[in-house]
Amino acid sequence: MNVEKLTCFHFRNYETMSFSFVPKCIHFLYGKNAQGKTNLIEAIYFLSHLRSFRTNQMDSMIMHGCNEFCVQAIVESNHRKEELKVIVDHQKKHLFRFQNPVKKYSDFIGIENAILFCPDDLSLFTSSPKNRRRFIDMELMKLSRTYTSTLSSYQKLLKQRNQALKQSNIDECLVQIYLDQMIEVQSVIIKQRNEFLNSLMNKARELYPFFSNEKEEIGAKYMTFIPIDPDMKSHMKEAYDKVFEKEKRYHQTLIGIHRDDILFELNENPVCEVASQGQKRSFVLALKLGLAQIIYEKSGQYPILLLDDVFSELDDFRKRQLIEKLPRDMQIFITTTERLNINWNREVRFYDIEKGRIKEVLK
Ligand SMILES: Nc1ncnc2c1ncn2[C@@H]1O[C@H](COP(=O)(O)OP(=O)(O)OP(=O)(O)O)[C@@H](O)[C@H]1O
Repeated sequence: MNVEKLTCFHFRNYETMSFSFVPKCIHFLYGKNAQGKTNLIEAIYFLSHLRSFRTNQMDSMIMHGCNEFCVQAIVESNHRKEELKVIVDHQKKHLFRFQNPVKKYSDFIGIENAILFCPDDLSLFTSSPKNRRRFIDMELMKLSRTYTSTLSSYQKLLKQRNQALKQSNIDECLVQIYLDQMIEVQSVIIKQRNEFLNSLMNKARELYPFFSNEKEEIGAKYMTFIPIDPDMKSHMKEAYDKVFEKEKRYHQTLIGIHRDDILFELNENPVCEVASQGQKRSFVLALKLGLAQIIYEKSGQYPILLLDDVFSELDDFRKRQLIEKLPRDMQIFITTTERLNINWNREVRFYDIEKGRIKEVLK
C-alpha cells in the first residue's frame, strides 16, 4: 500500500500542501523542531484511523483561526487507486471516497492502512488499560469491518443497559434483555481480541531477538473477567448474576470487555515493572513489525509505516537491526531533526520541512 499523493488544507501549520510520494520508497522528512514533520505523519495516520495519535480533540488539528481542515490522499492499494478525503469542521468529520460521501466510519477506516512507531508508544506498557484496548481495537477495526460493527453494538448495548440501571425503579427485565445481547457480542469480541493478540505475539516473539542483545522471552496475556474457553457464555452469565445486586446499587455495569486489559511480560514479569527503556523499545518495535507481517498475510500488502522521531531514540545496534528488518515493499516515512548517515540499500528520498512547507532535496 502506498500514499501516492497527499493534500492538506488548513491542517495544523499546513495552509495548503499537495505533494506526491514514491511507492515502496523510504521518505526521509528532515527539519528543525516545530516545523511540521509530525503534522505530516499525523495527516497520513488520520486518514487511516480517523483519529490522531496525539490528541482526542479534532479541533486542535484545525489551523489556528480557521473553521475546518481537509486531508485528502490518492492511495494505491493492491494495484487499485483509492481517493480518500476527510473534512473536519468544529462539529464533525465528513468522509468521502472518490468524492462520494461515506456515512459509516467502518466503511472508511483501514482503506489506507498505516502503522505508527513513535517515542510515546512506550507508554503502551504504563498507561491505562484503555490505551492497550485501543491499540488492539484499532488494528482489528482496520482489518475487519465486522469487528467494528460488533464493537459498536457492544458500546451501544452497554450505554442502554447503564441507562436502564440508572432509573430509580429499575426494569430488571429490560436490563436482562440488554445483557443477553451483550453476552453474545462479548463472546465474539473476546475471541477475536485474544486470537489477534496471540498471532501478534507469535510474530513479535520471532522478531524480538533482532532488537535485543540479551536472551529474553516476551509474552502477553489478554485479561478479561472470565476464563477464555468454549464455555465463555455460561461463565459470563454466572459472573453477571454474582455482581447484579452490586450493579443495582452502583447504577452501572461493573464487568465487561470495556474493562479488559493486556498484560505484557518480559521473562514472565510485567513489562511495566521490570523492563528498561531499551527493552520496552525493542518490544514495541517487535510488536509493530509483527503487526506489519500480520497485515501483509491478511491483505496481501504491507501497510504504510510511519516512524516519528524514533531514530534519535535507538542505539546503533537497534537502528541497524530495524533497517535490516524493514520490508523492501513497504512505503516508509521517517521524521528526524538530524541528517542520518546510513546506508539504506534501497531507494530513499529526502525532504526538507520548514514552516509547514515541504520540498524535495538531494540529501
Ligand atoms: N492547529 C494548529 N494551527 C497552526 N499551527 C499549529 C497547529 N497545531 C500545531 N501547530 C504548529 O505546528 C508546529 C509543530 O509541528 P510538528 O509537531 O509537526 O513539529 P515537528 O517538525 O515534528 O517538530 P519536532 O522535531 O520538535 O517534533 C508548531 O509550530 C505548532 O505551533
